[in-house]
Amino acid sequence: MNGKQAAGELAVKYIQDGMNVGLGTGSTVYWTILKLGERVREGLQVRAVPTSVRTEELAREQGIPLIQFADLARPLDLTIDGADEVNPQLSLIKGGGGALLREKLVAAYSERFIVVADDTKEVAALGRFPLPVEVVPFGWEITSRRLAALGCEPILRRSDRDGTTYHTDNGNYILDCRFGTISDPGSLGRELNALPGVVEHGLFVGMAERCLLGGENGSVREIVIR
Ligand SMILES: O=C[C@H](O)[C@H](O)[C@H](O)COP(=O)(O)O
Repeated sequence: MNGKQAAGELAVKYIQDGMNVGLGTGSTVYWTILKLGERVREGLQVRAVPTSVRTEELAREQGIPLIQFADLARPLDLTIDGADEVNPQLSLIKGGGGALLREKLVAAYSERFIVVADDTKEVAALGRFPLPVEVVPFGWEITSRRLAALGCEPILRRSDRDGTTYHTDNGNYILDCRFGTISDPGSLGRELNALPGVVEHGLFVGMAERCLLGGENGSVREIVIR
């Protein structure tokens, strides 16, 4: 069992009967969804909010009951999601799979947010992974120049399939921004949020309470910060 599978599956132990849960996106939370599907078929009662079209399809295949995000009467009990980088304070870079906007909406409306990743995602400081920034297509070139002025090299994301411009589930573009070491993720996040044309960015600061990091040998280390 590899680190992604080990961490992804183990996180299901935090899901209890009757919970409403947020399901993240990516190759680690894939294992969470498969394991949750097993539990649901064994009788666990949950309702889930998916953070992407891909996750919605997988959750449906697994028979996991879904609820519309907009129909939630109160915050989700728990969200489980992956990350592209995790620092010791559990600040994250997310969005490598393009799902950062719905992921942030869902995580922000959750009582608890747990991250699953393999231990290659652990870093001393964020910034090795280019920061995904979701922007509106209108005038994206201008937004890109304004992002560059903050000290990065934005690159318009293209689809792996055919090389055309990548569109998010929300119809926006992604600029992958190489900032180098990000010493103050909170402050950079606020600068990005203040830029017209930026819909959301992949810095998740002060949101995760726990991270499950899987190793190659299938062991899982849990980091808790509150
Ligand atoms: O947009 C995608 C998400 O933020 C993913 O959770 C993140 O990219 C990590 O994905 P993976 O578990 O596949 O490495």
